[in-house]
Amino acid sequence: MVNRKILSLVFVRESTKILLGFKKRGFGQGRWNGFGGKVEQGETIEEGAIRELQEEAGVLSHDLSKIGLLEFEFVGEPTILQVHVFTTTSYIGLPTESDEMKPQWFEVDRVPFDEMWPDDSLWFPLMLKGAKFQGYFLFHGHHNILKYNLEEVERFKY
Ligand SMILES: Nc1[nH]c(=O)nc2c1ncn2[C@H]1C[C@H](O)[C@@H](COP(=O)(O)OP(=O)(O)OP(=O)(O)O)O1
Repeated sequence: MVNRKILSLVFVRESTKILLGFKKRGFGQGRWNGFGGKVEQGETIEEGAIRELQEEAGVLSHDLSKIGLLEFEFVGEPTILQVHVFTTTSYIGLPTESDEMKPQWFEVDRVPFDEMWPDDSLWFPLMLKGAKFQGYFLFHGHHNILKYNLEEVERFKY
């Protein structure tokens, strides 16, 4: 039986820059990514996103916009990851390194795709132009995308 794990992923934006974190441990270790993680029982997905952004980057925002809904399936694994992607330009606090993430600002035309999840280079252009998007990716291991679909949407199915 397939089950779904709900995760958040938050990108802080500032004019021509985007805040990424270098994942020091856990899922996606050694890659640059947004901040986020599992949604806990009793919190909404957005509340989970706000909490993770604060825990991992030391930044507080109550003004997140949902911009993406991505599902990841891994060959041979029963769990589909459902990742809810948010952005914000309004926050307080200075990005601060945590046990899990080392934050760093990148110019949007210098995003280090070679050191990120391989799907990111496909949907970042949509995020960066301000579109909403929805996608599905089938991975073999953590490096190879066997198939995917990705589309811009007006609103999300959930
Ligand atoms: N293919 C992918 N592309 C991407 O850009 N982000 C992804 C991704 N697959 C997962 N993510 C994100 C979603 C979420 O923000 C993060 C994984 O969540 P977590 O940090 O909670 O994982 P961990 O296994 O480290 O959790 P803990 O064991 O609770 O620390 O990676």
